[in-house]
Amino acid sequence: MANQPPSIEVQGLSYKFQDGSSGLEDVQMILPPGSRTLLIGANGAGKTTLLRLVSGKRLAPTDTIAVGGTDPFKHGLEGVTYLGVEWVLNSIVRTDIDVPTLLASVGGNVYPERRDELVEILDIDLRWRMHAVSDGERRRVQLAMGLLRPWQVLLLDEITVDLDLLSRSNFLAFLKRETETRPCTIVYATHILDNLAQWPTHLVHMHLGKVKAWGPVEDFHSEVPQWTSENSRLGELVLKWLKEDLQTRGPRNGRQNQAKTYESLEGLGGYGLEKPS
Ligand SMILES: Nc1ncnc2c1ncn2[C@@H]1O[C@H](COP(=O)(O)OP(=O)(O)OP(=O)(O)O)[C@@H](O)[C@H]1O
Repeated sequence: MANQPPSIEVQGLSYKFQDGSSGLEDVQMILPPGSRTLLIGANGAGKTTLLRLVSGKRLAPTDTIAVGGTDPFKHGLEGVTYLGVEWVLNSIVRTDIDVPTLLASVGGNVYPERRDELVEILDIDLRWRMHAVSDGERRRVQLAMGLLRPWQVLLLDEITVDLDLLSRSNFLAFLKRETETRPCTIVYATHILDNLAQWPTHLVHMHLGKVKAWGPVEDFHSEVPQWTSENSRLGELVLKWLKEDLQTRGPRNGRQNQAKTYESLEGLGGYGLEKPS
């Protein structure tokens, strides 16, 4: 998939976790080459599960996922970058190490132009030592490391939460430029919609392990007939989806469930905790 932006095609994908519980159910979506997709859904909707399967980190049933026409699990991860929780928790970025060494360790000297561009965009101070930076500063270095090699598919599982508004805006603009200037495709799972109105080309709405809707952004415009700005239209659309999802699902811990849970704790002899009144 060298000179073509890859498409991401998922057809009839169901997935069960090791404990037998259902992770995904009959997921279907087709994201065209060069698209920038926002993956939307409440906590627990299945976004991370889906991204990990698409990245090839987990084995999906045969013939359910094709990235650039090939199965990402069978044919290796070349060109597919997944930045998620594991990436964020990597402990090396908390040690007493300097930024140039870290960037060199992921190919900074092979791609000096990309390295310098990312350092500028993410406003990274090359004198930082990683044990003595803030969470947001650390995140910026991590993003530069993760994005340095010119990926063809980027699967981004909300790791921009601690970026300040300007850094996040620069970062999103950089990603947009990437899809416009070289063959690559992005899927971004996020709950933060600030300044994202002009960013996505496609939306995917997940609920309880299923894809409820997917398609080009314009297809969803009619769902929010009144809005005050493009930003609020996206926000209102997502708020509408999440409210509908909550109504369908019901609260996770309705009063009945709470009573059952506390009863079962009492049966275990308790943990020395006060029972809530
Ligand atoms: N290893 C596992 N075994 C069993 N269930 C799991 C496992 N990992 C996740 N789940 C469950 O699968 C569901 C989907 O989880 P997932 O992490 O994909 O959600 P998400 O949409 O990414 O949520 P968030 O927005 O909170 O990151 C959740 O209900 C979660 O509890």
